Amino acid sequence: LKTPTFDNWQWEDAEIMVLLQVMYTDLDFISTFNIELDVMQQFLYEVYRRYNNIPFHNFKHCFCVTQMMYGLIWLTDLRSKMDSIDLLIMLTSAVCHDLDHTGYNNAYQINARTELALRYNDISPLENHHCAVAFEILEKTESNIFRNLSTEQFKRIREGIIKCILATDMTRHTEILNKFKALLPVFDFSNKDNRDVLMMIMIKVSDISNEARPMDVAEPWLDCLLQEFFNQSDMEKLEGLPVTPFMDRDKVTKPSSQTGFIRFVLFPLFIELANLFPCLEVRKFPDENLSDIQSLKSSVALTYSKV
Ligand SMILES: Nc1nc2c(ncn2[C@@H]2O[C@@H]3COP(=O)(O)O[C@H]3[C@H]2O)c(=O)[nH]1
Ligand SMILES: [Zn+2]
Repeated sequence: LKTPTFDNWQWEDAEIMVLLQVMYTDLDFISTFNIELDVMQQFLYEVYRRYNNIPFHNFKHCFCVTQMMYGLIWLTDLRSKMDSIDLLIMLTSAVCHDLDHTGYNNAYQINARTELALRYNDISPLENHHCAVAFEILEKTESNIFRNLSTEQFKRIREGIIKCILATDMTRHTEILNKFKALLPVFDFSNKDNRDVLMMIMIKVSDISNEARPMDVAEPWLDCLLQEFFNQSDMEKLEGLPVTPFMDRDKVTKPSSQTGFIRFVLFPLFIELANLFPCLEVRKFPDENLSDIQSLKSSVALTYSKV
């Protein structure tokens, strides 16, 4: 469970809920924060219920992101560098980060003027919603895993979870990565602002880490992602909305969707985390000729430009 080679496809959702509980137990959260087992289970069940049955942004994705976060915490020996509350924030943010995702991204929400876009004024509508649903679950005493914490501790956890979940909006990718790069030469674990940026980077890494897994685990995830992408672009065509290019079934192939993403999004992000933690081995991406790189660059720039 602590390694990036873990295969999620072998486990049923009920078993996955147990695995999530194991992570909370194993990181000593249950004892440190006095979490009752029935509350822990009720929380995980509510989380499970509030992920939708959609191809990619479902409960299994929530698990994979959380499992990667959990693995990274162990691999980087983060327990010796950060306090338990920060780690609790990171794990819980991963668990909650895509709650009630509908399968249509922010660009769609904004273009289709959905309820979420209206409510959040086009500002990270999905991520704001995931986070609001998380705190709806935590509002109920029977599923509030933080109920035995002080008001001050709850406040700090809430602030941290909001920061982490909002950081998963990919339109903020470059902003957050640049912040982290600037801190790296003088990174200081005792500085809260530094730790906050690291926490945002860790959830981002975990969120896009499928391609860092073994081929037989990663490959089915790509099928799920493309199925969700194609559903969205089909809907955009049907409704006469702008079609998101990297979701268009007439334009995208499996390799074309992955090469640019790995080279220009995943790799540059992972390499910076490995700069802080040299124990993380990120193998160098093979060189390609310049014209390929130029065209890949422009397609990736398109992908993550603001709507
Ligand atoms: N092409 C591609 N995009 C990915 C992959 N993993 C994550 N992403 C993108 O990264 C985004 C992270 O935030 P979202 O969950 O909104 O949507 C995700 C996808 O758009 C992948 O393996 N390939
Ligand atoms: Zn996600």
